[in-house]
Amino acid sequence: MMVGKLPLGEKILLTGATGQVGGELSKTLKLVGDVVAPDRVTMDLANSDSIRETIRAIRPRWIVNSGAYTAVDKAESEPQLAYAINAEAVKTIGEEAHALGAGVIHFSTDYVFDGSGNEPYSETDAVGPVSVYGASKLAGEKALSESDAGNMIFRTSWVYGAKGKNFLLTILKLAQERETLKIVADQHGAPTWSRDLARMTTQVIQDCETAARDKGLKAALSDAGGIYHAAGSGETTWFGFATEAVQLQRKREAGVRFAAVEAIQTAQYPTPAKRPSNSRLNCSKLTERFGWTMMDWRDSLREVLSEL
Ligand SMILES: NC(=O)C1=CN([C@@H]2O[C@H](COP(=O)(O)OP(=O)(O)OC[C@H]3O[C@@H](n4cnc5c(N)ncnc54)[C@H](OP(=O)(O)O)[C@@H]3O)[C@@H](O)[C@H]2O)C=CC1
Ligand SMILES: Cc1cn([C@H]2C[C@H](O)[C@@H](COP(=O)(O)OP(=O)(O)O[C@H]3O[C@@H](C)C(=O)[C@@H](O)[C@H]3O)O2)c(=O)[nH]c1=O
Ligand SMILES: [Mg+2]
Repeated sequence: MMVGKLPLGEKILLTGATGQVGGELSKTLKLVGDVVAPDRVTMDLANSDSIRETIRAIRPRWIVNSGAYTAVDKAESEPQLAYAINAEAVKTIGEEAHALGAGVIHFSTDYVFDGSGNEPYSETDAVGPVSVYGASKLAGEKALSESDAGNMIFRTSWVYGAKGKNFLLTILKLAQERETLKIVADQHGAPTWSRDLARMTTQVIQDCETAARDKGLKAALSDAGGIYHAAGSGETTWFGFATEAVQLQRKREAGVRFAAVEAIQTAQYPTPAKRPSNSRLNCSKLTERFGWTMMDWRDSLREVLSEL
């Protein structure tokens, strides 16, 4: 048997495979076992019957839940749908996983915090979401933690990559359409590359499978399970991120005009949802437990830009 692979014939059920993180996971998880990624018609996260039926039909050893309701501003006016997908679906997944003895990997967000203070948040720090999205994600974390399923929750932040809907691609598009970009400079955090997160997740599953060989999956997960912060290393602001991206693109695409990037305060950029001003996550638990250090956001930014 290969190190860290799933036992023969066992499957990983991946939700959200068309998303940023799910798209990367569908590539990296294949190296570890058979991946089944039902589309959102087959497995609608807003519909608990379809979740139960799909899980019972597939009988996975792992459920990797990268599907979510991620429209932060829209969630303010659609709280029911946000909670259905980000909280109720996660509760259902936990119940079904427990019935099968499957492990669950779930993703959460820096937006579970209120953003007070200037220090990076640890896993044990008090939560206090200031948006519907953040509150719905926190409810999902709680539902899974209280379930009897073995689980791991990776709280990440500011996810981006070469594909999908994200801040980097929005900014690069706007930078070619406008004269100036005004970007908030008083929200602090770290951009996280979707591929780095997928690679980390895959390594963690491999580590658990190696441990499971001696003591079984349940015990391996009860040793390793719980919440881990997993955001890019280093820190910046949305303004710092946009500035670095535009500067690098200017060098890469000489001759193309890019907008000037101007720093503004959050109050000058009104949005339906409130965002935390401190989104910094302390990821040392991930490093200590799994030996994984997330890439510095500046290094991953260069890699992502080279793929565009
Ligand atoms: N994006 C970010 O900046 C951050 C994300 N996270 C968390 O990381 C995880 C992955 O996020 P990310 O990859 O960026 O998200 P995306 O928005 O890129 O992808 C979300 C995925 O969920 C799917 N989905 C949405 N609604 C349903 C539904 N009703 N039924 C089935 N599938 C559905 C989407 O399908 P479709 O393509 O069909 O819409 C898509 O595949 C999430 O848990 C998110 O909360 C945490 C911190 C930051
Ligand atoms: C486009 C734009 C945004 N902004 C601000 C708004 C906001 O405060 C910040 C980032 O904008 P976004 O809409 O990309 O941010 P947002 O959708 O809130 O991003 C969040 O998504 C969810 C899913 C998460 O879990 C979080 O970690 C975080 O990544 O930049 C500007 O200041 N100027 C601009 O021109
Ligand atoms: Mg957004």
